[in-house]
Amino acid sequence: MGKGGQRPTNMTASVHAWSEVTKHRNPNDAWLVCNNKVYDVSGWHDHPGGDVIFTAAGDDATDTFAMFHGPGATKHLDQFCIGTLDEDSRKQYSTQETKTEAQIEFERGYRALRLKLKALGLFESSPSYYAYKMLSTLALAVTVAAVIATFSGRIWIDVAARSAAAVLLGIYFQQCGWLCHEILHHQVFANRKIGRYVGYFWGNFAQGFSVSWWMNKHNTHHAVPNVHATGADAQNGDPDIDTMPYLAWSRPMLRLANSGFSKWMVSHQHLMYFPLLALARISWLQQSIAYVLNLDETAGRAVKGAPGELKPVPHEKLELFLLGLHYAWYFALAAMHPTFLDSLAYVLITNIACGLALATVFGLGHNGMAVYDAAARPDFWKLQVTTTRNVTQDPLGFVHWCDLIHKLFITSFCGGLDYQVEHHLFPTIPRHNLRKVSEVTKAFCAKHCITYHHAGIIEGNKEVLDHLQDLADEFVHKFPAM
Ligand code: HEM
Repeated sequence: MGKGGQRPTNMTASVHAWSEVTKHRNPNDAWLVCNNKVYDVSGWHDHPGGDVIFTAAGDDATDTFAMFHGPGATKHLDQFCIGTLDEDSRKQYSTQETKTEAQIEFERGYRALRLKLKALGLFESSPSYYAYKMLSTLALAVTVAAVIATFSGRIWIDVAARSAAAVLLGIYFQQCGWLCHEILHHQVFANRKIGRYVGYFWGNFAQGFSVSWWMNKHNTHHAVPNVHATGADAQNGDPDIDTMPYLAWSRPMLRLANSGFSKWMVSHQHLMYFPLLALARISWLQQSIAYVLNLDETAGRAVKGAPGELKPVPHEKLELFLLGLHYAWYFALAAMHPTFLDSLAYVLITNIACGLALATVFGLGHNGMAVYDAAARPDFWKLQVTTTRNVTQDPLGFVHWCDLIHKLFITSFCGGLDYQVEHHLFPTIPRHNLRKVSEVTKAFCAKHCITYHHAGIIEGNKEVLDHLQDLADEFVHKFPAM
């Protein structure tokens, strides 16, 4: 068992064939490869990063390991080592898992590119950039509070000003989301502990999400973007495409539309996409609360593959306290409205504005791109690039204004996720450096004939809706009664 420390030392001398490694692919029997060494992490639910580790079971985790860990993590590897990988066995293994020369070349190049970007200082964050981002984001909240306090009457100008303030609060929540995202990817603070606590401020207090719930979900998404789990009890699927019974992103997902409600939703999914995005924040808040209060075993605390076992919430009391403070200030602003209906409108508008602003960007990043089955997913690099879309043009197509618009609007609105490909390949690179990284990445992908997809905001959303409609049409064709 891979709980660390109790393994006979001679096991590190064993040589394992690739075909053997791929057999150990579930949480209770999990082997993985890092830099040609084989590790047995079976049942290691105490892994500090959580059960995301099992997404790599039976696979090569070299690049995933490099992507997630700080320099201190390598010293923990030895206790799990059970031998080395027979490299030739991987080349000879004649299924889709065989690595071609081109793949090996790309992998080498990707690792060299990572070192080159490090040497260029592109992993370093700019304190002044993030100080500006944090202060300007807080200024949005202060402006909202001032507007609500000033325009407190019932005449049309008061109603219009408060509605605009509610939309602005939604955008403030979106901006907090981006900051929290960057902080928890360790783009901002080199010290991960400090980053975690600052993350609680922006996630729990400022925005209303549980940071631990979000990290579980988001790290898994990064490990296996647009990947279906191999089974209901597996720990190897992307939670971000786990959208049934509402939306199906692939043919296998269509088969999960069993109830009358789900069949209706899926057959109209291209029409329901934006209305569902509008409700996304409400769903995230509900899942966050269910997670920290332990109300729902499926809200990120249950260990798939080990039913019944619930993992503790890290810093549970702090999470609860900061969430309580969040709702206190949020509802204090609601109470400043003249009538109950005005307060209700404020709650609805802020949530809808934030849901649309955040989820549209998430959707642009991956929806409508390649979707893989966990058992047949490609290598790290191909998985990350082919499941991801960049937003690289301005919405109106004024190419000459592209640079300016990008700086002023798109990169702020998308929180740097307009460079989603670069973010997925190098998640710890700060937002302000992604533009430089994109030049190199684009050339690198072209050299290795890898599709590097980008589209404008409107074009990208059209791709998402077309993809949903194609699947809906296919579904209706099979079940004409829908
Ligand atoms: C034997 C293999 C592994 C060992 C010994 C290990 C060890 C650790 C340690 C010590 C940490 C905390 C320190 C740090 O963040 O650097 C950590 C965090 C983490 N690990 Fe692993 N890990 C392994 C494999 C994996 C794999 C395969 C994945 C992903 C598929 C993964 C994902 C993570 C994540 C997401 C974190 C949290 C990073 C954060 O705080 O943002 N680990 N791991």
